[in-house]
Amino acid sequence: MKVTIVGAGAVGASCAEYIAIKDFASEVVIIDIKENFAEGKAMDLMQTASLNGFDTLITGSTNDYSKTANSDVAVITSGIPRKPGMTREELIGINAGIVKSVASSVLKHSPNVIFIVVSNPMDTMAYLTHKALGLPKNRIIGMGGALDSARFKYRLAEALGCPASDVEGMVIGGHSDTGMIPLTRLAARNSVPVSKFLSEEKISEVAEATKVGGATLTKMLGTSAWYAPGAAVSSMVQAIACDHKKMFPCSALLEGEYGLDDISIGVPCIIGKNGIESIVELDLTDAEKEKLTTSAEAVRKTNGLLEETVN
Ligand SMILES: NC(=O)c1ccc[n+]([C@@H]2O[C@H](COP(=O)([O-])OP(=O)(O)OC[C@H]3O[C@@H](n4cnc5c(N)ncnc54)[C@H](O)[C@@H]3O)[C@@H](O)[C@H]2O)c1
Ligand SMILES: O=C(O)C[C@H](O)C(=O)O
Repeated sequence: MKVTIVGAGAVGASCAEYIAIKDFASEVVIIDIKENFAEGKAMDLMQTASLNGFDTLITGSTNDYSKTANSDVAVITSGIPRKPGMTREELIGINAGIVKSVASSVLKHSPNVIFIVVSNPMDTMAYLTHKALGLPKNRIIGMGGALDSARFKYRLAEALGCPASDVEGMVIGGHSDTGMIPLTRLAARNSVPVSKFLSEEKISEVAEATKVGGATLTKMLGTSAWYAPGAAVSSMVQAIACDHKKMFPCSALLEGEYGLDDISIGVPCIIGKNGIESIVELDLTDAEKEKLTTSAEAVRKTNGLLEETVN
């Protein structure tokens, strides 16, 4: 399995590191527009190989897409991250052009590639990639829900006073401060609903902290997070590489599922060697459906800005 990572910044490098440590890919190529940056990150990571015990070959390239040829998976992290006080949606003006151009450069050299789109505003960037490339919908996956669900489990574990491995929880909807929908009704500790252990008030505090998880870290770090994003992407790449058929909430192009059409938004997907192998349609309550409709309206509003930001 050959993986391209576009963008050698915080998320791209973290993603490369986790993929290498998990040791399931033969080759990772990191590519960046900044002279020698990807080469430097790749060399630094390769110098951890004997320490961390992996055999994955990591190389870097400054904008030479021929080096990415015949990649099975490409992760797009290029673009700018937000600063404290900003929303992800405010990044569209710069990131849309970058995502569109790097995605077509990757595809030229890797006609069978599966894309994982990370750059923000992620749901809109995934939608743009669909519109720009016209690939089958299984081959373009937006990463947001895997990260948001990990943050939900972190917050649940904190409230329950237990390890995160004891907790199940999923976040669907748009990857935005207001659009995320932590499915509190389905959250559980070892299959026991969390409402058995936590008050309604505590559960809604957990949900609110989850939704602003990215903004909270951005405020603390001065830029957005990278460890959990990198880990989330690497798990999705691994599910494709190993044909795990694992369920992750992903931003998928919907064609009628959940009553939505022509939009990429977070819903549970089965991820395997073909990318999105199927979309799982949950029986949502009326209140959850209403939240998903509102979240989709906000994503559509951002999608509507694409015409004026990218040609
Ligand atoms: N979807 C998610 O869950 C999630 C999580 C974290 C970050 N993000 C997003 O990922 C993006 C990257 O975040 P980061 O913290 O790694 O930022 P960063 O600034 O550390 O890295 C971005 C890299 O992209 C490179 N780049 C810019 N234009 C390029 C181009 N045309 N071709 C190749 N490389 C180019 C830059 O040189 C830089 O090295 C941001 O948009 C951020 O909002 C999304
Ligand atoms: O918060 C951000 O802007 C980055 C990313 O989307 C995240 O959730 O960490």
